[in-house]
Amino acid sequence: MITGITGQDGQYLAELLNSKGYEVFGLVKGQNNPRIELIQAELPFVELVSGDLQDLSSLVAALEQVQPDEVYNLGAISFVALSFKQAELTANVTGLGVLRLLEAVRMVGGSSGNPIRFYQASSSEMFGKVRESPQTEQTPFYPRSPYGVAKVFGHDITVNYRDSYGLFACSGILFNHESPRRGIEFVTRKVTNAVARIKLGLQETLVLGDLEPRRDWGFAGDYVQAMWLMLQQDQPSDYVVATGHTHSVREFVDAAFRHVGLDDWERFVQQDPRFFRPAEVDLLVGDATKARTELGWKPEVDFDSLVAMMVDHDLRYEARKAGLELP
Ligand SMILES: C[C@H]1O[C@H](OP(=O)(O)OP(=O)(O)OC[C@H]2O[C@@H](n3cnc4c(=O)[nH]c(N)nc43)[C@H](O)[C@@H]2O)[C@@H](O)[C@@H](O)C1=O
Repeated sequence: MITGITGQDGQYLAELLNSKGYEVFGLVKGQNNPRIELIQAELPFVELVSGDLQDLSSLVAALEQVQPDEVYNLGAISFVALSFKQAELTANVTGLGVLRLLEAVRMVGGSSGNPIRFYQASSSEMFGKVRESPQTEQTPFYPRSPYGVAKVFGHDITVNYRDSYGLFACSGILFNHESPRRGIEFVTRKVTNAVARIKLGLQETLVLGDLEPRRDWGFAGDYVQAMWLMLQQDQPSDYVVATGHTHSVREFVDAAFRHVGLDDWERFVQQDPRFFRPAEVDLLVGDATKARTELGWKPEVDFDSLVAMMVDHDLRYEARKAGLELP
């Protein structure tokens, strides 16, 4: 069972699990989520409407109905900028939602020889104001947003349920992971979509916030492999999942514009304080040695290929929408 099925990670994970012969159940928010129809058209998963992690009894009912072997909790208010404006909701869904789902897993339990395995989507945002680089599973947390604080709670309560009740619960500390399916509010997709539209003559400017923060950007399709691998091990544990390379927002913008031959990109980009955050995470770069050695996981898509994949997708997507020929 997957929560957060409509996000990019939920879609890639459902595809991966389907390819491995699982029957996938998606726990989704709201009855009329338009993205569900889109996904259902492509994926043989069964929708299971059960709120948005705010109600324990409906989570228990969902687990009792499905009797899953594995539960992947990808559900969250995941946009960091929004979490400053919706701090209480973020704490409730992104933080307490993990506790409710763990509690439901503990109560339902699974069959005796086959207890439910649980994956928690932890985040590099937990490292926040970093005091060491690269960040590992041992690096202390110093979250810089309500989202990061809620994720620290989700991470710690997952470890606590593993220690207290012997649950097979794993936490994947995933660094930023992107794809053509990324929501348009996140900086990578906002940039690649704008680059495509500017190249096609559909848009003139791209308005951004701070161009200096550095992120370790990987491909979401690679990262869901690590999630699945964690739940196939003999023992549950926590893993950093990252590429080990860091780039600034400025470098991402530069690579995206250059990919379409617009080397003088500064003339298209403006900055607006609206897109700056009350507190920023300046530098993230992960050390995924543990995932590489214990899970045999490694990223396949590098930074330049990721930028190219996303820009090329958005060029095709925007050209098709506008009825234009590709340049
Ligand atoms: C691992 C982690 O990864 C993601 O969190 P994020 O790193 O905040 O992602 P983002 O794409 O919103 O921002 C990246 C950087 O880009 C800067 N930036 C500049 N100008 C704009 C701008 O115009 N929009 C946005 N969104 N960011 C901007 C912004 O200030 C920040 O420094 C989520 O998946 C989260 O769920 C998660 O777990």
